[in-house]
Amino acid sequence: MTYLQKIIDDVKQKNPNEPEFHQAIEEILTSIEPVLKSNPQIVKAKVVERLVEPERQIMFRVPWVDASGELQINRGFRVQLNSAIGPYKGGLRFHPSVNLSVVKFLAFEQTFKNALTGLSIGGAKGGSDFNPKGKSDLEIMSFCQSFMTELYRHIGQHIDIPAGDLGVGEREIGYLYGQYKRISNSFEAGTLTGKGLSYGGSLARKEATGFGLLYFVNEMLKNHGHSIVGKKVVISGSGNVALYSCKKAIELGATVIAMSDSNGYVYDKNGIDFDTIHRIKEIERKRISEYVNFYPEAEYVENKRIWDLQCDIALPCAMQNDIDLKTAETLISNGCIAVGEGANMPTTNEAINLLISKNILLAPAKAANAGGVATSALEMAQNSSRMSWTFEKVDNILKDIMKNIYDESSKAANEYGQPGNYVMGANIAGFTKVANAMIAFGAV
Ligand SMILES: NC(=O)C1=CN([C@@H]2O[C@H](COP(=O)(O)OP(=O)(O)OC[C@H]3O[C@@H](n4cnc5c(N)ncnc54)[C@H](OP(=O)(O)O)[C@@H]3O)[C@@H](O)[C@H]2O)C=CC1
Ligand SMILES: O=C(O)CCC(=O)C(=O)O
Repeated sequence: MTYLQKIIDDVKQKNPNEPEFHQAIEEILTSIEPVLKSNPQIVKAKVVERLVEPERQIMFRVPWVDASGELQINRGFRVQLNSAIGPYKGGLRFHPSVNLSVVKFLAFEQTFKNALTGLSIGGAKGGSDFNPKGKSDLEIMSFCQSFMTELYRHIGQHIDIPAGDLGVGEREIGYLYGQYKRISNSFEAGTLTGKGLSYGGSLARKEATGFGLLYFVNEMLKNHGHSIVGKKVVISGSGNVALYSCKKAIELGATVIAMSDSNGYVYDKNGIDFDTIHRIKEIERKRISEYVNFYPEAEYVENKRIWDLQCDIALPCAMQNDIDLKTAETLISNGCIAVGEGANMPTTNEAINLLISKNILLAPAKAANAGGVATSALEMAQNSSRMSWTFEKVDNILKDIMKNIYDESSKAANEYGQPGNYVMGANIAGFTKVANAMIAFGAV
């Protein structure tokens, strides 16, 4: 048995019932074997064994009272996985599927993603199995306040800086920050990112993950002789990442023909209108099915897979494991040339291997969706200096960061003999940065 396989097996044995965490570990560890061969000091310092053991895992009770006056109890999590290159940083997810396995996989991914940004941020993730769907504003506020009443003692601008993720947007960050400020008795804006503009948020943070994804995908296409102009794009999800991916894809000249939510998808062969979908989803917080009321020629399809639609570019921007082996086969046979991962771990390991073996361009999440967390770090920089930068300034820095992430992933893939394999390139580039810092610190 190889050294890395033994580590994978040990993780599985020590952490049973954590399939998402196992999957994330297998994906990265199978990429870094050549790095270990040429860098025996990484093996000697037991960097990989240390990385698969989070520095700290916090689980807590979140009691709150619903609109009918009944006490509800949810479970809260924060996994502070690695702080080798900076304070822990990563979003909070509110969704019924959240459990320790999901939070650990997200924190593991986040660690290498944050390293790829070139900024000083370590990796963490958190959340709760609370389901925000159908809850009133008051219920959301009550839940957020209770969640922060425990979480506040574990975070801080130099310790751990949470932000949004699935189910957590600007509204939730407002309630969380309000409670943090109240309990800690300090206006420490740099403790949470994704804040509203009136109390320390950054222009372009809302757009950053989706815009960054398109900057990466566009760069990847250009480098392989393709143009995004006129390409047919399908996007899963219609939340923050999906919406701003749609906006930038259209701005760059592509046609977004379909988007989804967890109930179904809308298909508009003439191209989804961003302003309409934005109003329905972000402003009115309604379901995607409403779109056909504005564009009757569009179709709303329930309970069918969006990936059966023919597209040139697939952008999974919803949940993990959205693209499995069968879906990858469908995408390939439909002539898809590129997959850009807006969501975290949206492609299973079997599907990744198939896509790469068939030369489909694959922009991996930890590189391609890093624009969100990178802009969160820019928000922290603005908070420290008590300055607010213009949208253009933040967006230009974001573009540079995404170009740099692309270049570094590409360079690492070339260096290890797999040109065009951005999954391997991003894993190696992110891992190497974290490993070097861990070695510098000695046995900690
Ligand atoms: N926000 C950010 O800055 C970043 C987010 N990400 C990742 O991007 C992904 C999306 O996050 P974000 O946009 O913030 O989350 P949001 O909560 O804003 O949106 C999530 C979207 O996904 C949809 N969805 C959920 N489950 C499914 C499903 N089974 N099939 C189809 N659609 C589904 C939701 O629909 P419904 O309303 O029906 O639930 C909703 O439209 C996540 O994987 C997240 O980890 C990555 C980097 C940064
Ligand atoms: O902005 C952040 O700190 C976190 C973003 C995030 O959760 C992610 O990159 O998956």
